[in-house]
Amino acid sequence: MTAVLRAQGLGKRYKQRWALSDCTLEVPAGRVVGLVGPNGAGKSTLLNLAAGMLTPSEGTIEVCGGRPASGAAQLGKVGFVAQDTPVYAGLSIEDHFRLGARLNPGWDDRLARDRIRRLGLDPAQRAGRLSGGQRAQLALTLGIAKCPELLILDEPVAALDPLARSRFLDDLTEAVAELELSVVLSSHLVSDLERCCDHLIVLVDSRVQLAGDIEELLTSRDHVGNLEELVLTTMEGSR
Ligand SMILES: Nc1ncnc2c1ncn2[C@@H]1O[C@H](COP(=O)(O)OP(=O)(O)OP(=O)(O)O)[C@@H](O)[C@H]1O
Repeated sequence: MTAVLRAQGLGKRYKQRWALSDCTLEVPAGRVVGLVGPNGAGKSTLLNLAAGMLTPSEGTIEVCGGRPASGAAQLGKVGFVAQDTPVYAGLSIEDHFRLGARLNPGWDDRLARDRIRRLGLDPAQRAGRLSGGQRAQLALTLGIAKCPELLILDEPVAALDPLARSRFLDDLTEAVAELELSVVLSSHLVSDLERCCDHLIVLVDSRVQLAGDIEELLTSRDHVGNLEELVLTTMEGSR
């Protein structure tokens, strides 16, 4: 199995508190992985470790065969859209695309422009003047147009309206099929995960409680009817 993410005894501590502990995971390539768990469970911590924005306090993590953010080639393999969807307020959408093309060898300019056109956004608009949801759409567009091997999305649809959310999930499914992309995304919306994910990780109290292919997880627990029930019983059972 080719793993797109491999963690061994991974942990992150802030002073006395462990935000993530003893995390051992292997995520197969080519999947859309849903990461779910209560507030403060450690989801953003795990995603930031995978993106190389944080360094482990213990254990190891390998992403697309290398240490996160360990060099230009490694950075090119991973797209990361953080929870606060960071963009440059003073730059226009167009400026962001120029920057994206300059910084990313695999940049797909047409994909980026088509997506922004479909969303009805003006490329001359400054990012600082976009609404929260529009800013999230710009950040997501930058992540997808980079054409990474692995796209990491921290609550990507939280700021989007229901229609935009639905279209984004369709775009993601399409991009996964066309670009042979692997995706790890966190969300509190289990129905969204059910729609686009084929692999699941449940984190509770800084620990991985469940991980695996959704179909297999559901068949191995024949008293559990659907993903929502599986997530809720796992979260309740871990408390
Ligand atoms: N910079 C930091 N300094 C100290 N503690 C932190 C820091 N970032 C996160 N934590 C703590 O680590 C734990 C895990 O936080 P994390 O943001 O990873 O959770 P989460 O599962 O993403 O939560 P949410 O669903 O609310 O976004 C929390 O208890 C949080 O308070």
